Amino acid sequence: MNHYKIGLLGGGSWATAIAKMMVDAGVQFSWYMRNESAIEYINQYGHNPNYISSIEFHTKQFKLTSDIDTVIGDTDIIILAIPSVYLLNELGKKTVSLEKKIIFSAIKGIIPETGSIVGNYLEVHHEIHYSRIGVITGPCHAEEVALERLSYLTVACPQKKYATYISQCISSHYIKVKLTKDIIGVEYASVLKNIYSIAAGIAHGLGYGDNFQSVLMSNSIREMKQFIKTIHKNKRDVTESAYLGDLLVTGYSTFSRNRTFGNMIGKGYSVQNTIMEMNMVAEGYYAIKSAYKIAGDKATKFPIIEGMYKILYEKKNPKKILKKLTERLD
Ligand SMILES: NC(=O)c1ccc[n+]([C@@H]2O[C@H](COP(=O)([O-])OP(=O)(O)OC[C@H]3O[C@@H](n4cnc5c(N)ncnc54)[C@H](O)[C@@H]3O)[C@@H](O)[C@H]2O)c1
Ligand SMILES: O=P(O)(O)OC[C@H](O)CO
Repeated sequence: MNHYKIGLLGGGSWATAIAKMMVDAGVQFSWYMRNESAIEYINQYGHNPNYISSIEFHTKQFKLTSDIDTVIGDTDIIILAIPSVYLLNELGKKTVSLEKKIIFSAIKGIIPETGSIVGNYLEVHHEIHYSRIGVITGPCHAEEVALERLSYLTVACPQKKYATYISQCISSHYIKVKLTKDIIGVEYASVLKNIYSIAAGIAHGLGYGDNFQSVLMSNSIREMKQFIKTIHKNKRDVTESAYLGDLLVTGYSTFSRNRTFGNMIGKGYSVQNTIMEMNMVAEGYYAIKSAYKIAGDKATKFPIIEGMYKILYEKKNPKKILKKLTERLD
């Protein structure tokens, strides 16, 4: 079905899940991952040995390489599925330009070095025009993709033809796709929901129950709406699945890395120990710092973000901060 050549960057859970979606949609693509032994393993056995190993691949549909230049050089549309914390490091390995490419970010995190969302970073640092930037988002855990459980993704791009193309490349009997042009709204939502999910995890770790969790989630969606509005005023419906849906799946699912991270903090683990214990990345931790900075002197308007900053960056007592937060929620 290929019309544009697709390149996938990343070797973790989400890249592995996106690769499955594209294989199942009959797409041929190039795939970069840094780990050469994982590449050898996938080519030989048809499984990623480190992430979502239950996924079985028809390896004839992709060309795997640890040379990022080959993938960028040979393709038209690039899908980024590298955790935001490692993105600059990984893109730093390339010697070819991204300038003429169409780039879809499947990343849900802030780039710590720039404090920006990926879309802004691509525009400012790689001179990629806004109209050629896209986002793949929505409530979806890689683990459920592996099980082919029905999931709804949102593909955003100012140019509908690119969004439509990517949507065809990932759609199947278990993936449905909705399109939008609001790349800023959906990307910020995907970053912020991780912060609220950490809050949900901390509350759970401290012994708060489902009744409180529902109040926390109701307040989170309102806070998310306000936060995005201060950055980019636009008509948007936060009850859509890329907003509320992603907040709920991340706040409630036991698959969520961000919720797991928060849960461990609530149970008394240090940030350092929690990061070391997890083989996966909880991007909300980094998002909290940037969101707090972006909020600046308006931080008190966003009590959940403010509370998470105090716990994780000012090392304030989670129990006391959560108690204070309960006074601000309704
Ligand atoms: N996992 C999901 O269900 C899911 C769903 C939607 C979006 N996402 C997003 O996809 C992006 C990728 O997340 P993921 O779930 O694949 O991550 P992951 O935690 O599963 O994988 C971590 C990845 O980082 C790589 N890595 C580890 N240390 C590194 C280093 N020092 N330098 C470079 N790379 C390093 C690993 O090789 C691996 O590829 C994130 O932005 C995430 O928010 C994930
Ligand atoms: O596991 P989490 O918390 O990183 O969330 C993954 C996805 O973003 C859920 O849509």
